Amino acid sequence: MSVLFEVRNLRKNFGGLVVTNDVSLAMAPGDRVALIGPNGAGKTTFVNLVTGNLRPDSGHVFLGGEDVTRLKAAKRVRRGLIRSFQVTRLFQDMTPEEHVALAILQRERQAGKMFGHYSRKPEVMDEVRKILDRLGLIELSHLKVREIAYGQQRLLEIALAMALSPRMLLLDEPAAGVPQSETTRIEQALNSLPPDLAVLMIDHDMDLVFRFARRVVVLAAGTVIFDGSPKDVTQDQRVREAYLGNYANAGGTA
Ligand SMILES: Nc1ncnc2c1ncn2[C@@H]1O[C@H](COP(=O)(O)OP(=O)(O)OP(=O)(O)O)[C@@H](O)[C@H]1O
Repeated sequence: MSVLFEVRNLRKNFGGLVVTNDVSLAMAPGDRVALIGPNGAGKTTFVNLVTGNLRPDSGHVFLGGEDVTRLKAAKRVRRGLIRSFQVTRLFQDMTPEEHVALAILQRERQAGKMFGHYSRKPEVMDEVRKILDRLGLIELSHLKVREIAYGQQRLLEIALAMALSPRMLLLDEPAAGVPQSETTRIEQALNSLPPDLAVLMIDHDMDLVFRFARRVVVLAAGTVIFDGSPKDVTQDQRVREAYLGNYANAGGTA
């Protein structure tokens, strides 16, 4: 496979606790991978190490063949290593259109001087519309964030990540907290992401994971205990013991 993103022998300790234990993982453009594991397995720590929000004790992170381990988070973003925003970072009184325009201008390093005038830049407006349309938010372009449903706010998080031109996208529980009636929209949005984008999704909802992912990586106590197909993961003895036993036996959300 042509490797786009790779972590090699990543390690992180907090005091005496090994939270990331020699983790290695490679992804190609277009990969759809789910990272799952019990609470406290080290999934969020792993994402923080990848994005540059935490420094590993040892090991390496590569994007497009470049070793980005020592780069700050903002520089990794410039290279296309993007994690989805959090709803808590949205501005309640700004519209989806303004949010996406601001993200595009940030990417283009014009946020400071251009923001008040973005609507006069046709190329920015075209891109804003395309992104909002892809995520099913176009009808809501001019509403304020506080006026739109929570599920739509989570879609806006993905829209903002898309505005930063990701090559590798990390999604942290994209459907968490979203009512059942709105999760279909999130799934449609995930399915409409560009085919060459590599996506790593963390989620606890196994139904969503199995519909989205073509490959599943299981983390337990900081160690990768499985890396393979969704079909095989439910049959794997170590995974059943560490995490999925209930799901495999009963069928349902772990
Ligand atoms: N800054 C920190 N200092 C000390 N210990 C930490 C720190 N961050 C996380 N931990 C510990 O590291 C372990 C892994 O935490 P992490 O949040 O990465 O797990 P997780 O798999 O994302 O869990 P969850 O599914 O509950 O979000 C936990 O035992 C946690 O208490």
